[in-house]
Parts: sequence; structure tokens; C-alpha cells
Amino acid sequence: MARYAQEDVTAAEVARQKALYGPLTQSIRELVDAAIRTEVDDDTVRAAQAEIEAVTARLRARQLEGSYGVRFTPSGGSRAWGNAVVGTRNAVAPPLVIHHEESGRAWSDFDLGAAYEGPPGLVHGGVAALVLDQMLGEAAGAGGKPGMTGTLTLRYRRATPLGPLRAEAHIDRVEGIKTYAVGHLADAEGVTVEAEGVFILPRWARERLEESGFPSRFE
Ligand SMILES: CCCCCCCC(=O)SCCNC(=O)CCNC(=O)[C@H](O)C(C)(C)COP(=O)(O)OP(=O)(O)OC[C@H]1O[C@@H](n2cnc3c(N)ncnc32)[C@H](O)[C@@H]1OP(=O)(O)O
Repeated sequence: MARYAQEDVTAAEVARQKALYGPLTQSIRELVDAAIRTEVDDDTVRAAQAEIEAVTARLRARQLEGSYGVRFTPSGGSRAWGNAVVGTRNAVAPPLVIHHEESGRAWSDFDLGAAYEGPPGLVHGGVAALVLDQMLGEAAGAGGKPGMTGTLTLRYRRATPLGPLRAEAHIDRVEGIKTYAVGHLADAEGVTVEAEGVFILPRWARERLEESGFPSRFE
């Protein structure tokens, strides 16, 4: 069962796993792009399918029971390697490498290819929401006010082209357990999508913090 978990793992072991799984995941991303854009003949497609199924069976030989979860390391870091936006082991993730400031700011330069298409040549609106949800959430977390997305509001000002993009977000204001963050997605010509959201520390997390003696940290 996936969860937040404290892991007893060394930094060297985390680095070893990152060096192992990062390239595997990148290869799968390239496979997805290749499958969308290939124009090879039918027999080659069928042969490729058989090879992919064989590789999938090898990886399935030993699996986690559920999803990856979020794992905290002894050094205070966390691994969200299954995350749909930033996950080191998730080929669905573009992935975004997100930079943070403790003031509650986050930004990322990244590239969205054929796998993220909605209208022809343009980023799917749901993908823009996916990216901005994560960015606003990361800004809230960077500022020490993490939470679950309560409400996310988007304004699609103009279409976002596939290709190189930048996303930015920052904390706008904090009201008790609610952190309001704003941000945008932009291409080289400027902003394409604006976002605002409220991130709320869930009741179960508030109760756990109160039990552990840190009741005021998020107030
Ligand atoms: C670093 C990692 C970044 C990750 C970024 C990605 C973030 C995500 O994708 S999170 C996944 C998507 N979000 C979810 O699934 C959230 C599902 N909803 C929930 O878990 C809960 O409804 C949650 C946490 C939003 C609020 O639950 P809970 O803490 O029990 O709320 P509750 O105690 O009733 O209300 C607390 C306050 O929040 C307000 N509130 C509750 N729900 C919402 C909401 N959906 N929108 C806005 N305000 C809300 C209430 O009105 C109340 O306000 P006030 O104190 O002023 O009266």
C-alpha cells in the first residue's frame, strides 16, 4: 500500500538507485515518443510490440504491491519517484526539475514533446493543469506551508505550443492552514496559462502535528 514512509537508506544507496532507474525511465520516455511518431512497416511494429511485452514481463518478475509513495530519507530529503510530474521512476513525468527558494518560490525550465499533445502541436489543457498544480504545490512546500490542492483555478490566455517551456509559482499569502499560491506557464513569447490555488494541510496531518508537539508550525 503506497504511503508516506520514513526510509532507512544511505545517500550512496539513493544515488545508486537514481543512476540505475533514471536512465531506464528516460529510455521508456523515448519509447513512448518513438511509438507515437514511428512510420516503420507493420511487421516491424509487431516485432517491436513482442519485444516490449517481453521486457515488461521481465520487469514484472518482482514488483511493489502498490504505487511508489513518498519516502523520506534520514538526511531529511524525500523521494517522490512515482510522481506524475517530477518522478525519477515515472516515464509519464516529463520530468520537471524544479528549483525552489525558501521564500516560497519555485520555477522550472522543461520541454513537452509529442506525448503531451492536445490540439495539434499544442499542450493538452489537462497537462498544463498537471504541471501548474505541481508547481504551485512545490512553491507552497518550499515556503514551509505544504498542503493538498483544495481548489486550483486556471486561465488559459492563449494556446501553449509543444517544445521548451517555463513554469513559475510563488506563495501569494497564507491564512492559517491555507496557503494561496499563484503561478504561470510560459513559452518564449510570454505567459500562456495563469494559475491560482489554495493548498490545505489535511486534517489528518494537522492532528499528527499536534500530537507530535508542533501545533503552531502551520498556523
Ligand atoms: C511538494 C509536493 C507538491 C505536490 C503538488 C500536487 C498536489 C496535489 O495534486 S494534491 C492531490 C489533489 N488534491 C486532493 O486530492 C485533495 C482532496 N481533498 C482533501 O484532501 C481535503 O478536502 C482537503 C485537504 C483539501 C481539506 O480537507 P480538511 O483539512 O479536512 O478540510 P476542513 O477541515 O473541512 O476545512 C479546512 C478549511 O479549508 C477549507 N476548504 C476545505 N476544502 C476546500 C477546498 N477544496 N477548496 C478550498 N477550501 C477548502 C474549508 O472551508 C476550511 O476553511 P476555514 O478554516 O476558513 O473554515
